[in-house]
Amino acid sequence: MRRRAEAARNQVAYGHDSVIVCDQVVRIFTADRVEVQALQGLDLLVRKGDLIALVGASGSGKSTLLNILAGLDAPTAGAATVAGCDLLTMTAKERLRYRRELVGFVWQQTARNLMPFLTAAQNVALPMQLNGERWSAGRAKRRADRAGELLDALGIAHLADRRPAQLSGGEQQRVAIAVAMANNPSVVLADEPTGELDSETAASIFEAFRTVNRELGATVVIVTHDPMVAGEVRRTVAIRDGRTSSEVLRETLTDEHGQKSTSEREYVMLDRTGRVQLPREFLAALGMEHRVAVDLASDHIAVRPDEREGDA
Ligand SMILES: Nc1ncnc2c1ncn2[C@@H]1O[C@H](COP(=O)(O)OP(=O)(O)OP(=O)(O)O)[C@@H](O)[C@H]1O
Repeated sequence: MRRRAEAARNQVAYGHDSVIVCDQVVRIFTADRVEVQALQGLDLLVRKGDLIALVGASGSGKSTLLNILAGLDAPTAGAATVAGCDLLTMTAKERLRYRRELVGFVWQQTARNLMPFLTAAQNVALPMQLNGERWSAGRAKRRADRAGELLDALGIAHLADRRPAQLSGGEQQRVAIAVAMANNPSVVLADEPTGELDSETAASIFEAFRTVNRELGATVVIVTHDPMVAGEVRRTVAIRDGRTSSEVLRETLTDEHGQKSTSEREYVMLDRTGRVQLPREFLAALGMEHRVAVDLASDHIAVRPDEREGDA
């Protein structure tokens, strides 16, 4: 008993070093008396300073997850925390503060990101104004200065006085990224931010997210259908049927001649109960179904077709 208690004490909490922790998150929607399990026990850890892409087929649960992380929706079960805030137990007041100060969003529809009657600089200053501080000339100047710095960091300082209708789609999204960063949030969430852009403009938006990540220190999560994303981020997490199913990690290596190359490795997820979801094409290639033989070797675990298939 004593040993078990000690082991429990020594066990490090799941996700203790992560800014986003999703532990067996479930979200069930009920429409016309039919239940849809949009998230079915999803696990995800994102470390501070990470920049990740979430990909997956239509209906796999990406937007549901993003809405939960944004504090716009709550899980049906499981645990989810962002920057130490518990997304299940937050009060309405805490939720409001969370959405204003701890997370920033960039949506696909530019109209959802920007106020049409305000200039780019005024759009960026607005979230700072909504923070509840009383007006003073000093505060107004600080806000205007920060808006200017953010627009400058994103390479659009010269567009500060234009209204959204006077900006291209890519410029509008860069302003939207500056708006998301206005209150210096820990996490920036983006839902299909390049969905309405051509590929060249989309590449410049990924570059803007990298700037925000690298220079302003925000952790960034981008939901995307864009196949180009593969070359743009270090970590791509795939969601399948409401769970994280696989991950691709990418690393840029420089050899002794200064030549750069990118190495890429795909991983499947191992959940906390020890379950893995093997790629369908691997299972089909070896005709594996129902039951597989599992053997422990010194440095790996072998999964083989069941040779006695048919006996049971
Ligand atoms: N409010 C809702 N009521 C009922 N079902 C919903 C609701 N929102 C999402 N769903 C269902 O939950 C599942 C996951 O939807 P979700 O929008 O998260 O997927 P997605 O991966 O973002 O898809 P897409 O890439 O097409 O946007 C789908 O089956 C969807 O129909």
